[in-house]
Amino acid sequence: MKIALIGYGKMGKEIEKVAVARGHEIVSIIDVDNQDDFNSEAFKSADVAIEFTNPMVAYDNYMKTFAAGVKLVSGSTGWMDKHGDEVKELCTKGGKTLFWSSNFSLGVAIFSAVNKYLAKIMNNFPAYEVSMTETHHIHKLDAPSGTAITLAEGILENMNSKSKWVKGTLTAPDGTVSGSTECAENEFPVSSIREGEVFGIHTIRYDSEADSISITHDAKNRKGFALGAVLAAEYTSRHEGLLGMSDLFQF
Ligand SMILES: NC(=O)C1=CN([C@@H]2O[C@H](COP(=O)(O)OP(=O)(O)OC[C@H]3O[C@@H](n4cnc5c(N)ncnc54)[C@H](OP(=O)(O)O)[C@@H]3O)[C@@H](O)[C@H]2O)C=CC1
Ligand SMILES: O=C(O)C1=N[C@H](C(=O)O)C[C@H](O)C1
Repeated sequence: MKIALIGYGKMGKEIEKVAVARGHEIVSIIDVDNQDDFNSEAFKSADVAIEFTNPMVAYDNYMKTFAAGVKLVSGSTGWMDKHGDEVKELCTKGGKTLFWSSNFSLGVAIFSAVNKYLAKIMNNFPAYEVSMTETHHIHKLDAPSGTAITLAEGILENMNSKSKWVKGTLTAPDGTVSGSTECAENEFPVSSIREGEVFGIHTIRYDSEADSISITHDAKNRKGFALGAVLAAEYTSRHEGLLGMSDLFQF
């Protein structure tokens, strides 16, 4: 399969290794300095483009990729608030194809299913209060992480007593803590920690006066994200519309 990469940073480079190892050909690499390549024959020849950039430029890259008639897989986070509805409509009604996930790893897909199941169980045990903490490397531009937002949505879908997640505390790389975990009864806090080169840790905690239950996913490297993105690209080459992890892994 012919793959174009948009964004050649930490994830772009990891995806290139996995894609080549699986026998795919990288036909174009678009970074900040060669934006004209969206119009190149090489880019247009790709079966799928894989985009991992940042919250500010992802939407623009989607529009350029759609205009070039190329199907897209993207893991960029932090753009949904502003452009989510429009992008979804382009794919459900406008004939464009996007496979998006806040987290492409198999481990997080499993963790997400456990999270939903646990939230459902906890409906019967109101003595436990739910909260979430995510920890990532100091270069990360968005907080909370896209994965934390997806997991929080999974809790809201399954827990009757909660109707909203709110930003909790943010611990900056220098250890400074801002914000608060105080919230209304129908809300729960999602806190963020930025430290070192952490690949991504997500913990969901249920606390009572007597004890606490917590579940954690801890990424050991970026290989799981990259493999998931390439598997998604293989799937996307054969499918159309708005695609996501529930198409790739069923639980
Ligand atoms: N869904 C998932 O499984 C995962 C998602 N992510 C998300 O993916 C995104 C990228 O992560 P990561 O690779 O670690 O970040 P990096 O900062 O390492 O890489 C992003 C790259 O995109 C480049 N870039 C910036 N603007 C453009 C543009 N307009 N067009 C093309 N390339 C551009 C950057 O160049 P320069 O440095 O010169 O600005 C950089 O090389 C983030 O949003 C992150 O949250 C990350 C891991 C897993
Ligand atoms: O920026 C990262 O590194 C990551 N971003 C994604 C997110 O925002 O959830 C996925 C993963 O946690 C790594």
